[in-house]
Amino acid sequence: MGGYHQRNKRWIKMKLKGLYLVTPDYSGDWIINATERAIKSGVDILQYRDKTSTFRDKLAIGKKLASICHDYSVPFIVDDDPVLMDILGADGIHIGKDDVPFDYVKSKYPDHIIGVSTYGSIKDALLYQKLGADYVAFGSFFPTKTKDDATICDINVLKGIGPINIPVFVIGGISRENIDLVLKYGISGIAVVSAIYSHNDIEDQVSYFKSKLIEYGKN
Ligand SMILES: Cc1ncc(COP(=O)(O)OP(=O)(O)O)c(N)n1
Ligand SMILES: Cc1nc(C(=O)O)sc1CCOP(=O)(O)O
Ligand SMILES: [Mg+2]
Repeated sequence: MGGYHQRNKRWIKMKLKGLYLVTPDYSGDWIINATERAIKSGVDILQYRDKTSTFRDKLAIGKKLASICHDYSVPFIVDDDPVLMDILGADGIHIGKDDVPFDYVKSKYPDHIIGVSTYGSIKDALLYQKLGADYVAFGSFFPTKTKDDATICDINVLKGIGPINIPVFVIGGISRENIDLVLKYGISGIAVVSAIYSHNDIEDQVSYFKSKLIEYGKN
């Protein structure tokens, strides 16, 4: 069952780079407004991640976010849940070590974007690349308040991402203060939550991150 926003999957997969915004747990419609402001300012990819809402509420919230992404031609990724992805007509899913198996998602949704967390493992990133993942995410390299069970990894692992030829994103505690420490590596982009949603000037923060991504040739 497809959702109401089906798009050319090949075209949308070409957009997997730059500034990847991940939503905080839903705490009100301010998040919808903040997300649209961030996307209007240049966010390249959006992920709806919500660990507290009911499935029904996630459907309602996700439809609003899907519509914004559709309006601005931004890839819309859903965290963890392939059924939610399917009903929302999202472009893809992000899965980690505790989520639905990669093989299941790939077999059921062969054309959707599948992003995989590989934390600090080059070996895992190469495995999922071989299995057909569309991007991988490394991190956290810095402390984060957003994901309480985040594993802190050694940033030096990024020295070894050369053999990975799918997009590599970095996530976890990314800020203005540490962004240069990750952008100097051959990554494709950064994924952030609080650096944007907790900032008092969303447009300015997005513009800053975009300028840094351009400075390092990532956008
Ligand atoms: C872009 C991106 N990177 C990493 C994650 C973390 O995924 P996971 O380890 O499955 O943890 P939860 O987000 O499910 O708590 C992500 N969601 N997005
Ligand atoms: C969703 C997520 N995954 C992580 C991982 O380590 O895999 S860290 C994280 C939260 C990132 O939020 P912030 O930008 O506010 O630190
Ligand atoms: Mg997950």
